[in-house]
Amino acid sequence: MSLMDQLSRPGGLRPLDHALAQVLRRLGMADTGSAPPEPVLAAAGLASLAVAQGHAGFELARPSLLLDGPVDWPDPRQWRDALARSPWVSTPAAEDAAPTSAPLVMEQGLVYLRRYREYERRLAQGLLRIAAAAPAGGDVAALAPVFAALFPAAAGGADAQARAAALALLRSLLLVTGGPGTGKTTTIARMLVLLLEQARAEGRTPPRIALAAPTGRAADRMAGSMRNAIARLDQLPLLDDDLLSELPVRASTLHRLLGTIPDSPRFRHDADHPLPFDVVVVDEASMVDLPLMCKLVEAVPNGCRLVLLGDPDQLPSVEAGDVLSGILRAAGDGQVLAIADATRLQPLLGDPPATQGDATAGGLAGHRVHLQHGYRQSSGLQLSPLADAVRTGDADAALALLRGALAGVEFHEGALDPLVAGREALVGHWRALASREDPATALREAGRLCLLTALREGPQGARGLNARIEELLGGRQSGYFQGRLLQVTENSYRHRLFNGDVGICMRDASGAMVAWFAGDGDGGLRGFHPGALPAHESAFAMTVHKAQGSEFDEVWLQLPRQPSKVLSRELVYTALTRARSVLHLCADETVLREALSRHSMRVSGLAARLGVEAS
Ligand SMILES: Nc1ncnc2c1ncn2[C@@H]1O[C@H](COP(=O)(O)OP(=O)(O)OP(=O)(O)O)[C@@H](O)[C@H]1O
Repeated sequence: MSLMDQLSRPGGLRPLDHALAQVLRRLGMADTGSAPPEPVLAAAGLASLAVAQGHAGFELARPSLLLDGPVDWPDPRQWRDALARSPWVSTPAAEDAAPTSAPLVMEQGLVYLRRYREYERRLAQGLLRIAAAAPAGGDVAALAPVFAALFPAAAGGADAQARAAALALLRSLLLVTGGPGTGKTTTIARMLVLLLEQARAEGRTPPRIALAAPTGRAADRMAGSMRNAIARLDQLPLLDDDLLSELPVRASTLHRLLGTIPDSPRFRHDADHPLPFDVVVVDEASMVDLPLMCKLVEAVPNGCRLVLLGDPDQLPSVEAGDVLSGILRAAGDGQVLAIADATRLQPLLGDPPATQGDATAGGLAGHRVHLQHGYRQSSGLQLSPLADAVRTGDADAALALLRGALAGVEFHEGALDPLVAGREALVGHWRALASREDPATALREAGRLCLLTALREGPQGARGLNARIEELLGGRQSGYFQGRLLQVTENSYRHRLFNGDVGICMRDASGAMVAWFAGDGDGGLRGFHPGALPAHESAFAMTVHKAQGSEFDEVWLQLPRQPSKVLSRELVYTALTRARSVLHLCADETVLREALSRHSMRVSGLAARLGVEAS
């Protein structure tokens, strides 16, 4: 059986991947009178499939990552040689060279669709450009009194939050990472106070600051956390009210920040029309995919600080990427300062532990601070020991905790149907949405509880569960029924609705059914005729991927009956950490163990482009 025939079996290339191979075949025939050889056509289909699976490209040595089932793969060396000879494959001589117009690019053992290789190259270039810039501001010592008020326990540098805020004075690019409740937003609020104070002391205009996150919900959450952090700052002595009033209390989606253009994937702000800000802070950076991160970084002007916040243990974005993990590998572990930075920051931090440098880091070494201490107190939910066991893949510890008595955590061991295990709580919650007084209240209430699944398809998948829930709610016949939750599944720049946005169907004052969505990070609501919406589906149950960036008081997580390569410790960790007060886990021991034994893996050349040596 030919390679293309093998790749055409169920579970192989998608129609879109085939279509790309066919285009190449036709172009080859038209151009040279003969079709490109099969390894080239297969590489085109696989590069396209790789993007759909969240990779930037595919590895010639490990194509089996993309497909289940046996395939007689070409010998990687012969495959590479065949691709190198093909006019349809560009093999750039230098890593930073723009490729020819060939649709495929082969580089460092990876085969990319040209567009994705370009995103990766441009992103790496942009990050290194920002990182290399010296930020505005001079004398650090002059900030000592304000710094001491912000971080009373900072002396000795053991306080990672203080280290992050101090390092922001020296860096144009800063990565602040940590799990839930480690104080990322608190740290940013204090860091911004420092930057405002520095500008004031030096007679400069206050920096223009933007806060943004990948989804509307994440932006709302970021703004809420920022307002809380500012309220706590208000209680500190020595801080001037004028300074606090300059702090931003709103956050927008990244799409809104960059300025969508109707019917175009381009943004109003780009390298030629950069963002009009001096500091851009982006939360939930793990959710940002490769194209969007590339466009963001290119729109950051010289002289502007970019601060990325994220949890490195969360799932990567649904779309092509694993961008944050590539960036973090290039930045090192963020545990201690470099000696030169510690010396410069001595007036603020005292004598913190310092290092010669993290040998595993690449070109962004010294640009990261990792926060480890969790501060969030929830009397009801004892999540951190479980989250730690899951994050580190310790299945024995996770199971022991689940079977013990963790406050707020309920383990429905072996349960395969959440609509049986949690029928009253779940269906009762969704039923009540329909009778809420207005869409804003209903949407807010909808965000209180969520049923999460690992998979989309199958008996424990989101799609099948949603169909059953619609039936239970009596809405099967009526389509868009009162209280139906919807989730958008594509980016529509025209509607300014994006993959993952959640809305609710409710009648307006005239009795017409309207789908209501949050207002693009600005706090209001927007109503759409349901028939005019971009692609969408029900959102009573949703995949963990789709719930990234959101939090719910109560989370129900249903794992599938059978092990699946989609399951990973990052997926389970991301799901658990969506819960604020109550977590219900429906899973079987074998599947949970299997999930915790696996890392979610994405193929990407970003870390190498940022100077990380292959290990
Ligand atoms: N240094 C600190 N001392 C005491 N409490 C703190 C400290 N830092 C943060 N907190 C508290 O911990 C909670 C979480 O803080 P914050 O919202 O800044 O964390 P986060 O990392 O941004 O959380 P998320 O995971 O939601 O993004 C808040 O209630 C905050 O007041």
